Amino acid sequence: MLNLDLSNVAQFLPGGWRTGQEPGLRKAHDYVLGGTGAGGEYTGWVRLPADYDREEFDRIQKAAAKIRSDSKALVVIGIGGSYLGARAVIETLTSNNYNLTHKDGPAVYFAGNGLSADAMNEVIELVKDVDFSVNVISKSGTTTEPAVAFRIFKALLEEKYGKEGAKGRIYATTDAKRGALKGLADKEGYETFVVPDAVGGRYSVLTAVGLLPIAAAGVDIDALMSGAREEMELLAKPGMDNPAWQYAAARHALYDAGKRIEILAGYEPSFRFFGEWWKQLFGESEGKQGKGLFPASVEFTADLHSMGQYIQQGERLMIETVVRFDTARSKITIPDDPENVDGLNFLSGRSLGFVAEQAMRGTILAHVDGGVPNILLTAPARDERSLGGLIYFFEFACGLSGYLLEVNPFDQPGVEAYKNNMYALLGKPGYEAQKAALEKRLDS
Ligand SMILES: O=P(O)(O)OC[C@H]1O[C@](O)(CO)[C@@H](O)[C@@H]1O
Repeated sequence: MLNLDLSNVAQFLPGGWRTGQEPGLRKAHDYVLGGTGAGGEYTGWVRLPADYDREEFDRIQKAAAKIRSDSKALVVIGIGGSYLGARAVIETLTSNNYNLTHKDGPAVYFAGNGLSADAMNEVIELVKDVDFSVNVISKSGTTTEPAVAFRIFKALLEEKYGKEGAKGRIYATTDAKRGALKGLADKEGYETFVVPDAVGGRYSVLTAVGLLPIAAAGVDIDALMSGAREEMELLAKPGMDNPAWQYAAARHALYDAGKRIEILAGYEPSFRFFGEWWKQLFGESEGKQGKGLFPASVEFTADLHSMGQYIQQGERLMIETVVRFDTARSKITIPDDPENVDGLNFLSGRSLGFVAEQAMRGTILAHVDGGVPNILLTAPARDERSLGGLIYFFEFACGLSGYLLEVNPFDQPGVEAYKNNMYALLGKPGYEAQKAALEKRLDS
């Protein structure tokens, strides 16, 4: 079970900050659970850890087993919510060096999450001479980055295995009925998995979107779902002792008190992509109508030697949320050195974990002294259950937070602005007038 420690928040807030938020939270809780608030048609993730499609879950396990047996590499094509969750879970539970350290099963490469030719060519080089499969993931089926990448990797597979052979190596995760990718998958006969209508991209990691690549990397998705389910049951109970209520209340009260940035900090390098997932979750959910805490993430202690300076003494705009894993997976003991030239013998025989724990405790107090409120979230271990719980905790708290902020936590209309300009500049049919207007501005 997760443990939330808010003892370093109260000193930054006026008295009564918790109780003052209770009515808003009660309303937000009902909106999230009942799907009755703005964007309520996208609350399909709320009951997902209990109500998921068992038949599809079995197919995911089977497809993952097939990929593990016939592929040395899996190319996961998707952007935003269609890749960040899978990458976050795979790396957090294995290693940020997964492709170097994994023992069996495929290397996992992510493509279609940008438009860099160099990055794409690198993945092509890495997979072209080994047996590989592709999981293309796009809820809309029309997002440019993954669609372009899929054209390229589909052609590569067809060249290598022929059309028929390629077909058995392409897995498409998309809308059940609509979209260009669904049409293509049906036409070509790919195995398909569904992004449910009621689940938006950034809330989709516990659907086939995340589960297929995660299972292909050898992670126990049953345990991941169990952890999420336990958290779901816990958070369904309304009240100020609900940890998601407390987290949402704290960050909202701090926002009202003038804080503008929330930094998610972890002490495990493997946790870095969880921060990327979390940033999309909160950034797309809350950043609208001129509102919202800007979500940032850091990796400690590495970033204490870069961003640490700003956090300690820069603009007093931020709050810090630290995610800590209670038990380490492995241990390293610091050796004794009879000469003690580095003066570190006071640490001889101590574990590195002990040093890291003191670094974390000291950092929290230093940052609090520097005016940065601290929220500490402890998960039992860096394992499937804890991570399932963490994912659900943040999703639920994000839904509540969005409603406290009086925005729709489930839409992302702002993302269309860049897409429209890009389509116009690329000469997409129907965008002719916009193209001319944009080019005039760019040339002036
Ligand atoms: O799965 P899709 O439809 O390709 O979308 C990918 C991502 O793009 C966005 O829609 C933003 O454009 C995100 O919300 C989403 O996670």
